[in-house]
Amino acid sequence: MIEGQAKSTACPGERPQGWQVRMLSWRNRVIGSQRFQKWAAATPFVRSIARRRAAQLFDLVAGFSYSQVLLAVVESGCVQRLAQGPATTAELAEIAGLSEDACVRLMRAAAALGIVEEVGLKGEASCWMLGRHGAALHPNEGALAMIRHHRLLYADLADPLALLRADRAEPTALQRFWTYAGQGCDGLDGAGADPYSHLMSASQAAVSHEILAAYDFSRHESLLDVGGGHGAFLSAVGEAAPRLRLGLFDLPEVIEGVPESLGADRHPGSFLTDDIPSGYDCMSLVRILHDHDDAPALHLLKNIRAALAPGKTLLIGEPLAETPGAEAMGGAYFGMYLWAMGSGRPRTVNEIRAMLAEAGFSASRRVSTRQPIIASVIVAQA
Ligand SMILES: C[S@@+](CC[C@H](N)C(=O)[O-])C[C@H]1O[C@@H](n2cnc3c(N)ncnc32)[C@H](O)[C@@H]1O
Repeated sequence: MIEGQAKSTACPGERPQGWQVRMLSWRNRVIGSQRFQKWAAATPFVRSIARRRAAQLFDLVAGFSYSQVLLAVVESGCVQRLAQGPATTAELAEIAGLSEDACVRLMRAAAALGIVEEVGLKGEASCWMLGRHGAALHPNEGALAMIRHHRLLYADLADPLALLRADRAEPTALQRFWTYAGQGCDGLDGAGADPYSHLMSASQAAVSHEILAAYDFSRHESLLDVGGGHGAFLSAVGEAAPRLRLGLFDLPEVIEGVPESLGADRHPGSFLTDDIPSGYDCMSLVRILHDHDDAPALHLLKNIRAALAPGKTLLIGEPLAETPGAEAMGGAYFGMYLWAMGSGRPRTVNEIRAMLAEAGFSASRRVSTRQPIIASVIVAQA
C-alpha cells in the first residue's frame, strides 16, 4: 500500500511551544505532587490508570534486569529446549549448568516476563513450557542472535554517562564489532566483517518479509542492493521476483563471503569513496542509512543519485525515529545503539525525505509496512 503523502512527523517547529509548554509544566507539577499521587491511588477508576502508569515506570526502572533474564534463558539453551515441549526443572538445570535452585529462580523470572510458563505434570515437582513471548521468539533466529549480540551493547552502556561524555572518541565494544563504523572515509576497515555479516544475515528474514510485503520489485528489471552484506535480502527478493537481474555492492571483504548460488553480479567497493555502478533501474539501501552520520549519509545518497538515470528508483528500508507506537525503538534503542557504535543516528521520515531532496531526488514517499518496528520503507525517484 503506497501513501501519496509522507506521514507527518513532528519537526522541531511543530513541537509544543508557548502555552502548550506551560500546560505541560503544569501537568508535570501535578503528576509529581505527593497529594495528587495519593488522591489518584485512592480514587476508583483513576486508580487503575495510576496502577498502569506505576507499572510502566517500574518497567523503565528495572528493564535492564528483564533483558538479562532473557539473555540467560536464551544463552543457556532453555528456550530452544522448551520449543520441543515441556521440560522438568531437573532437565533444564542440567542443560543450563545450574543448580535446581538457581534454575527455578531463573525460570520464575522468565515466567513473570511471559517467556515461559510453569505447568503441572503428573509426578513432577515443577515443569515448564514456553510462554507467549517465548513461543513467538524461539523460531526467530534473528531475534535470538540479536539477544546474544546485545552483550556488547550492555557492556558499552554499563556507564551510560561515561559513554555519552566520551563523545564517540573512545573505542567501544560495538565499534570493534562493526569494523566499518566510526572510521570515516579514510580509515575504513572492513576486515573482520564476517561476524557482523552473519548477524545481519540471521536477522534479515524479518526485514525482507516486511519490505517485500510492502513493495513489489517485479515492476523493475534490475536491482542493486547497496551494502547488501552476504545477500540475504537479495536472495529473498530474487525468490519473490525471479526475473529481476541482481547486483550486490559492499566492501571487498564482505563481497568475498557472498555465496555463488546467489546469482548476483558482485561489485566490491566503498560507497563513501568509490562510485556506485550504474545500469540498474532500482537500488536498495536496507539498514544502511542510519549507520552513518549526516555528511557520509548525504554523500551516499548523492553517489546513488549519480548512478541512477532520471525517473529510476531508490528504496530505503530501515526502522525510523518517531515511529508512532514504536518511539522507544527509535530514540531509546537505536539512538543509544548507534551512539555506542560510533556512527549514525535514527532519522524520521521527514529527515530522510529532506536528505533525498538535497541529494537531487525529484520525489519521495513513504510506503506503509505492517510492522514498522522492524522496518519502514521510503521510495524515491531520481
Ligand atoms: C548493517 S549492515 C546491513 C546489511 C544488509 N543490508 C542487511 O540489511 O542485512 C551494513 C552493511 O553495509 C556495508 N558497508 C558499510 N560501510 C560500507 C561502505 N563504505 N561501502 C560499502 N558497504 C559498506 C557493511 O559491510 C554491511 O554489509
